[in-house]
Amino acid sequence: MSGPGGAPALEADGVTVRYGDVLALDGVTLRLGRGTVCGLIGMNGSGKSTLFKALLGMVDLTAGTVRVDGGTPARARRRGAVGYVPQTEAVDWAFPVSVRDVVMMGRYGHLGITRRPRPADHEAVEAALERVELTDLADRQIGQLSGGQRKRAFVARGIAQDARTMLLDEPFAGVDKRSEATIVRLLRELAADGRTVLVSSHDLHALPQLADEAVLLLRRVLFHGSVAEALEPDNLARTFGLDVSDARGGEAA
Ligand SMILES: Nc1ncnc2c1ncn2[C@@H]1O[C@H](COP(=O)(O)OP(=O)(O)OP(=O)(O)O)[C@@H](O)[C@H]1O
Repeated sequence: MSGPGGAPALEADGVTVRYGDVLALDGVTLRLGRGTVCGLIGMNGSGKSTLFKALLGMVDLTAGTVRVDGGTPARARRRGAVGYVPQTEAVDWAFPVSVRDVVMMGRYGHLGITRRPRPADHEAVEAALERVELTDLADRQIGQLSGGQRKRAFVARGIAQDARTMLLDEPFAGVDKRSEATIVRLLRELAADGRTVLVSSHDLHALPQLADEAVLLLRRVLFHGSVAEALEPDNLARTFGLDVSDARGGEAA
């Protein structure tokens, strides 16, 4: 489960993030090993995107620490060790780049001193496009793809990057069945290859086929364990903000 030197692939310790008055994360502690797909489940506003930003070093932590691949998030990003598929809303789809250009961005950490792509970089990009079944659309401007195709383009970027850790924020939102099945298959392949995949969703139906483990988030980690246990009614009630104290005879939920 651990990487070189025994360090977990992803490690958050007491991570707290405040945006002014809003407490987005409250002491999140989480460890993920290698070769696993972990589903990150929480309702809108529960802090899923903020946790990704914390793991990527893209937000100031009010408290706590994050380690990716045994180092800081900035170091992991510089080394291309962490791939990120952002939420659809977080991307400027009008940006004048082709699908192939987006996938090539995954190679930036691999480029030599000239910063010019070499044959191996082009080969990695074409192979990644093929794996997500977007070869035919590779020359299209990124905004001219459907929702599912856009997600697949960003998954291809992570594959081309050869990232050891992949973070995906709501990859199934607005995605058709074919794209969903392709993404699930690819993420399972990445985990089988020893990579660590953390994938957020507020939708639970894909979870059993997709994930080996699940984290339930509501500003803090309510549960981390098997998918089957995560889907138990009590856990879901707590995650989605329902008060189950009555059902438990007054015990605090
Ligand atoms: N830049 C920001 N400034 C102020 N508040 C923010 C900012 N970003 C997020 N928040 C707030 O922090 C909380 C957590 O937001 P976050 O985007 O992490 O949730 P989420 O679980 O990803 O939600 P969703 O499922 O809707 O994407 C929310 O209350 C949100 O309104």
